[in-house]
Amino acid sequence: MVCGRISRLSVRDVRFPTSLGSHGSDAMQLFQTISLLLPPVLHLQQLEDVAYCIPKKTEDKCTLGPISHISLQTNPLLFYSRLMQKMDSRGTELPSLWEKALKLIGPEKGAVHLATAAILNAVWDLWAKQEGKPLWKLLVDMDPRMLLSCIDFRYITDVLTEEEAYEILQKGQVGKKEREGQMLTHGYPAYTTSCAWLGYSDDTLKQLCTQALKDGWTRFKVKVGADLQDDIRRCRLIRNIIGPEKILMMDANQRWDVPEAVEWMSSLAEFKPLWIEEPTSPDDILGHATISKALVPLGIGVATGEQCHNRVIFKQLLQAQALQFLQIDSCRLGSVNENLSVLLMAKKFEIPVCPHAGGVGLCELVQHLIIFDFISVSASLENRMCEYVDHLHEHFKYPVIIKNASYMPPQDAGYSTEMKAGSVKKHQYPDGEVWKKLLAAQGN
Ligand SMILES: C[C@H](O)[C@@H](O)[C@@H](O)[C@H](O)C(=O)O
Ligand SMILES: [Mg+2]
Repeated sequence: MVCGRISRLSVRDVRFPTSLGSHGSDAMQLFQTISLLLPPVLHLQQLEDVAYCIPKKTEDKCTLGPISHISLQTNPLLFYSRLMQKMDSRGTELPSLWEKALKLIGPEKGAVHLATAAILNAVWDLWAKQEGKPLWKLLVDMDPRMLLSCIDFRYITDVLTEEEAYEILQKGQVGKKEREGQMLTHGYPAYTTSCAWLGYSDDTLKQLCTQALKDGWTRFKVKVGADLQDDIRRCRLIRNIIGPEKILMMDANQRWDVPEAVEWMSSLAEFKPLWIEEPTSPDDILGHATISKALVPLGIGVATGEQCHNRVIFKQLLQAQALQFLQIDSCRLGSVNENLSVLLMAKKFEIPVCPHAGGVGLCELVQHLIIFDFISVSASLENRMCEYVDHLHEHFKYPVIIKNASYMPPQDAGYSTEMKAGSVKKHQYPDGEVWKKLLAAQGN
């Protein structure tokens, strides 16, 4: 039982100079420092009942707004809705988490949605910690009705009603124990993006792919989209190293217009990619559908999702048959709550979920969601795999465990969000030790 009142939350801006090694580089961000809005630290005061304060954003940090006694267990959706500045079920406007004006930066997208997701991720971490379970296990053990009470079905009932979601979860109860055992023994299959960031030299790419094969990796993702001749050379290099049987995906990070995407992928089809990721703008649902249809004869699927604002975009991508692989992101969507609705919609359309994890801490969080998905929702591993990037895990208290190119289910209680205090201190921007040195060297 989660007991206590969130008396305060503190936010930290932590950044890692990944651009120094071109880690995370892609066709849209050649030099990229990976930063993150860490899930805020929630400070609890013990109380007999659950009470959560709706923090009010002031100039530079969240301080407490009016205390609203919402029990997360008995009314998780109300808690979610209050954070999401929604009406309640009776249509009365709820006091918003954020200043009214901020409501215009949305709804359910952009900075406010990301910040709200961060707060909710922290609350789910707290909930799982207080139950003494890793988040995936908290969700797996949760009664279907309770899971549904965490989901906002607004705007998606034309494709997924609450009753349909309940039926999916009920079906997912069958064989759950065996699937949980399978995860604990074999883990969840992963693919690596860490061998072929766009800024890596051919030598680096060769060395990393060769080592990854030795480490048991069989699925690889390569960055494309900046220069076609470069792409042809690098994709040929990788294909020659990994051989024709291993799985290769490509990621263009929204670089192309629709006709350009089809043309470009026709030139890369000889390397037999399983999917092209983010071939165009993540907002262009019909554009993805056009690309997807055009690539069918080439046997190339479309994957997208890492920058899709919310469940409504995913709904339309599914309705328009605009993707063959759906990539949820643990920090972009409205936390576990909104990811649950997307997992259930993907199951309804029988589209495999292959989560995005190409950012600091994203592997740590999303592994929980996809393990829950296999055990309780999709019950399938066919065409499914979770992204893995081999960067920055040393900064986390509960880093991912990869064995035989698979995510082993976390055993520590919580959502694996906690970063080591020393790492936060050193990488806090701009006054952490790492940034003081770098900024001084740049003459700032
Ligand atoms: C900016 C980031 O590193 C992206 O390149 C990364 O998330 C990438 O799209 C991925 O799929 O991992
Ligand atoms: Mg990507």
